[in-house]
Amino acid sequence: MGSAFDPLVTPSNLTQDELKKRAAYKAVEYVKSGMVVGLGTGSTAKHAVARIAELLRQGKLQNIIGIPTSTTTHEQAVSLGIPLSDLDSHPVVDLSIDGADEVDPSLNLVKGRGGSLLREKMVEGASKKFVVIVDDSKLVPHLGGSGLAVPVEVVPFCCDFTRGKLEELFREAGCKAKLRVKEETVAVTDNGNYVVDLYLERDMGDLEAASEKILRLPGVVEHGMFLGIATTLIVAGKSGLLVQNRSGVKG
Ligand SMILES: O=C[C@H](O)[C@H](O)[C@H](O)COP(=O)(O)O
Repeated sequence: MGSAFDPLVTPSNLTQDELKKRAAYKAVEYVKSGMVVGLGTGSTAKHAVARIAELLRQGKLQNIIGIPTSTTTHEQAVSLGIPLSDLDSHPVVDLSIDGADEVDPSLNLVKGRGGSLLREKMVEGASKKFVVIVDDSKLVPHLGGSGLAVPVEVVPFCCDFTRGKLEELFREAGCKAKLRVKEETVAVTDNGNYVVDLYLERDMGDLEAASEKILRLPGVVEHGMFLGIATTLIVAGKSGLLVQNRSGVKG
C-alpha cells in the first residue's frame, strides 16, 4: 500500500500532530479487507480512524467492521461511514490501533488520560494484534514515574473513600490520588463512572503486583495500566518511524 505522504517532507519539520498522523498511517497498513478492527480513542487514534475511512472510500479496503472504544470514536466513525459493531457480536477482534499516554521498553502502557480506559482495555484485550501508535514524547523508562497521572476508573458510590484507599496503597511511592474534574465538575466516563488519577513521586515498582492491588479494591472498575496487551509499537519521531514488536511476538 502506497504512502499518502509527500516524500519531500522530512520528519524533522513535522509538528507533533503530524508525527501522530505518520504513526497512525503506518499502523493502518496492518489493516486488511475483511478484518474486525478495534478503533482507539484520542488525538493519535483519530488519524487512524480517518485513514481507514479514506481507504474504504477509495475501495482499497473492503468489508471492515470497526469496534469503537468510546462514544467519541463511535461518533467519528459513524460520521465517516465506517460500519460498526461491538464485542457482543464480534468477541474476537483481528487488530486494534490506539494511542497511549506512556509506553515503557516492554510495551506496557498507561492509557486513559482522556477517560476511555475501560472500553479500550476490553476491546484491545480481545484483539489478536494491538498496535500502539505514539509520538516519541510518550516513551518512558518506567510507567507512572513521569509525574503524570495513572488513571483508575471507579464507581461513583463513595468515590472519596475509594480515592483514599488508592492513595494509601501507594503511600510509599509518594502517591497523591485526585478525583478527576473537568470544567469545574467531576468528570464522568462513557460508562457513567468517575476517574481517580494517581500522581506518584516514585514509580510503583512491580507493575503486576500494583495492578492486582488496585483491582482488589472494591469500588475500582479498572485501571489504565495495559500490561502485556500491546503487541506492536509504532513511534514517530523527528528522525523517522520506528516499529517494534513486543518480545516473543511475531510481526
Ligand atoms: O483515554 C484516552 C486514551 O487512552 C488515549 O488513547 C490516550 O490518552 C492517548 O491519547 P492521545 O493520542 O490523545 O495522546
